[in-house]
Amino acid sequence: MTSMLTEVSANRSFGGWHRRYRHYSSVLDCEMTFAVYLPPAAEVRLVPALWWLSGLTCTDENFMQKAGAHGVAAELGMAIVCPDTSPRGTELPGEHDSYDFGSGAGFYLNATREPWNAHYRMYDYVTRELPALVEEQLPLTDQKSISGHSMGGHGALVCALRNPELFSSVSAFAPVCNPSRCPWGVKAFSGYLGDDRESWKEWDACELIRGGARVKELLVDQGDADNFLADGQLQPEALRDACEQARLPLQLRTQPDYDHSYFFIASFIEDHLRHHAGVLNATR
Ligand SMILES: N[C@@H](CCC(=O)N[C@@H](CS)C(=O)NCC(=O)O)C(=O)O
Repeated sequence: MTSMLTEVSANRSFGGWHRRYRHYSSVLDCEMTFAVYLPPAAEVRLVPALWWLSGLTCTDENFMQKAGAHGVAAELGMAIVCPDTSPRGTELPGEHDSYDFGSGAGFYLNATREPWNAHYRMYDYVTRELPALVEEQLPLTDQKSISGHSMGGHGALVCALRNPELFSSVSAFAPVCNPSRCPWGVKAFSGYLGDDRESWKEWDACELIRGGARVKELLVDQGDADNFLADGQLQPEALRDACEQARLPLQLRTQPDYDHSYFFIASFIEDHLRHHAGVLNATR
């Protein structure tokens, strides 16, 4: 049965609409909220969408309120869809105890370990269930690009690498590049997937690329004053090495003095939107 979208709020923005919706997710077995920016063009035709996956501690609201993306999306005739970062309203043991695991930290994978596997299936949610819902009930074509930040930057890479036919283009801001080898990733993968590191490979962008997964190209921005870069959480050099070995075209741009915040994202989001719009228009 198709779940219906219930509108929670609507704000006029750059001639289009920022709208938030609630719905029951059968994949996650809970109520979820997401946001969509619909450009003015969506009032007269179906438009393609950029899917944005946010990072740790975020909801659908961070990008919509802080990235400053609506004006360019309005000009380009491109929608933006922001899912939440984890299932909500579930009360699993320890789920809300830390910022980097459980609520707000779903890592866009399908958990296999109990009790997480009953709800934490964010990969299926963002690649299958939610696209089907919004493409049926909102003025969107099935053309999609994907981007994200940090945990969500990694989610975007994995979703595109596993589904090159689904996403026309992919980019990322300060992605967690090699989660099997950084503290955030090891904690999340141990908890959601268990200790068998073989099973981690299908959820790790660098491992997927080493294993032969392909997309046409990757665009990645990384600030060099990012504290999580210094902490070893992000490891863009691992992505560069994997792409070099696989001969996968990677545009990895180091942005001097930029940190991990939404000031960094807001500074470069226009480039990313124009990049995705160029690919989506070329494949229309
Ligand atoms: N140490 C931070 C880590 C969380 C963080 O930096 N989250 C990034 C993504 S990894 C973010 O986008 N935060 C929300 C925001 O800046 O609006 C915390 O405790 O909240």
